[in-house]
Amino acid sequence: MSGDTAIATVCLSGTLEDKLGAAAAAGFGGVEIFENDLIASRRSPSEIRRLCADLGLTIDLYQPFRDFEAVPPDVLRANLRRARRKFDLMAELGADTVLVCSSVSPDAVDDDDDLAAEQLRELAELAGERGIRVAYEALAWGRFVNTYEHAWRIVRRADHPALGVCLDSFHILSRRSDPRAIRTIPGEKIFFLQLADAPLLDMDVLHWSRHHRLFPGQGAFDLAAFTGHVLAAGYQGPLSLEVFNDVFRQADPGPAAVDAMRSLLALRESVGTLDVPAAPRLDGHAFAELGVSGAVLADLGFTHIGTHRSKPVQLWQQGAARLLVNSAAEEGSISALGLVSADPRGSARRAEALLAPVLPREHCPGEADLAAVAAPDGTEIFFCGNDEWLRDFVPSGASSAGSGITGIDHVALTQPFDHFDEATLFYRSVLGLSPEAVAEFAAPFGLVRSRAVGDQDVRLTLDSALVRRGEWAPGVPSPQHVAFACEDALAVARTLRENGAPLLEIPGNYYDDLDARFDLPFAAELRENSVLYDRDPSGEFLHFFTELVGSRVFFEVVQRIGGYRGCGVVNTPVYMTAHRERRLSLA
Ligand SMILES: O=C(O)c1ccc(O)c(O)c1
Ligand SMILES: [Mg+2]
Repeated sequence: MSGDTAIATVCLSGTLEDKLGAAAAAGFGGVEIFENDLIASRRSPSEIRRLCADLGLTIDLYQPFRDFEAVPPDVLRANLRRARRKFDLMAELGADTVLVCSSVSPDAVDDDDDLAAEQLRELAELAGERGIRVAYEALAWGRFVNTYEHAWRIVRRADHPALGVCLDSFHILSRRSDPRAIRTIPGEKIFFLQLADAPLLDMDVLHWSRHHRLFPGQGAFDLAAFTGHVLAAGYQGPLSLEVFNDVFRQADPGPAAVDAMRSLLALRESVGTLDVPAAPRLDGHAFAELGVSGAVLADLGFTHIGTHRSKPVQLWQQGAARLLVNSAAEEGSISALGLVSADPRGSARRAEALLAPVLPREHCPGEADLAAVAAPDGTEIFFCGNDEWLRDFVPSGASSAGSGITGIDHVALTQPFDHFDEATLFYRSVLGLSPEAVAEFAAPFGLVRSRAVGDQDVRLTLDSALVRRGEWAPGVPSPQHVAFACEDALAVARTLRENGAPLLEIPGNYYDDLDARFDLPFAAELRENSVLYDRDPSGEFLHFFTELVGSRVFFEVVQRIGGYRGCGVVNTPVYMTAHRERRLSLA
């Protein structure tokens, strides 16, 4: 049934028991047992079979069986002997489908479809006698067979009821094969479907496959269209994840399996085989909650307009930008985000359906009952309707002119490097935000990967070191920031400097380079005010930064001109270096 879900044990970290336990706990119905996981296990195949049954898991596939077809007679004999042994094992395991991947062996004699078909037919005959099905998969780097069309031609030529194809989205989409022709394969000849996403990388396909696969929705492939073709062909088997990924291989298998399941739920929603409450429209940032001193916010032109009735929380506001200062929160960090939802309950229902942890409600009688969920890095996401939550704050009566900040433009949430892809999928699927392309750049303390998710009303940037940061680097964990919107960055920068706000100074070399690249009429003012600049076909961008105002947090002020869509990522190494130098000068 296409409602069934499965996951290959290779996706997860740990022993076979760890993997199976995590898959079952996340709600998977079946598994693909990877041979290496079985070989290394102390449990016999029949014990593994019992364990799976106890966990409510079916064993949907045993794999891989390599380098079988198109070989000389003596090699064929050895291969058939090897197959018999594995079929015995499968009988003990209770697995009825084996994956045979196309040969990469020098033993394969030549590109001879007739020979490959004849030998696979012999294998299928042996398998069929034991009630086993052979699913033939074209590896993208297979010696002679490396496209699904070719694998299907051979399977059709072999014409045996126990022989079909295994379609693996990675092998098909990495080679840019046209997946539409999948619709011409009879559904009952598609014996198995493996799903993996991936970032678009220009690299050797084997290395790409073995290290960089992702769960659907985390990469750049159109898995919804792909899966749609397979279902349209009449495929009846499970949707099974097969993701080789260096990070997932060492992640805690519990959360990794939940992340995997979330990817499948979102995929099933997008192909119309699962109903999930739709993502209500998000209309903007209601607030960001963080631990900073009120004095810094006053310097930035914010006013302390209210104090929470029952919690140690102050509300500071300027324009539509609202910050909650929580004296109980960890100093410096951004602990929560409030997003304006057209239907907060609906947002929460969707989040729950997509396995986001719902946070316990903590509110006193008469206070707003905001639904909230936890993002993968622990940031609390609150869904706010209208401004009813503001009534929980006793007004201070204070007001001030402000400095020209008009709202929150985006929030930059630094991710632990092993949560980056999970975070992308979370914000994409749970909140319905659109991910932009991944940018990577060399920052002073190592490579940084950055990805914006959102639209013009709600924008987040996810930044992450590519590998674990050394302890010597400042800001471990890396600082996060809130970026405010304004209409005239130069004017706001001038006002803030006059207020004595701790603005970050940008070195002259940056402006010399800017002068070389662009001939800007306001170049001198940028330099004078330490305002950075970017331009691309979507528009222009002016932005400046404060120094670190807590151990983990700083602010940015941005001005977008003409629909600029990005977040000035090109300038990130410059301000990161400036933050580093400022810290050294203070140390
Ligand atoms: O990388 C591999 O060898 C390999 C093995 C089995 C698969 O199903 C696959 O997609 C890749
Ligand atoms: Mg595969």
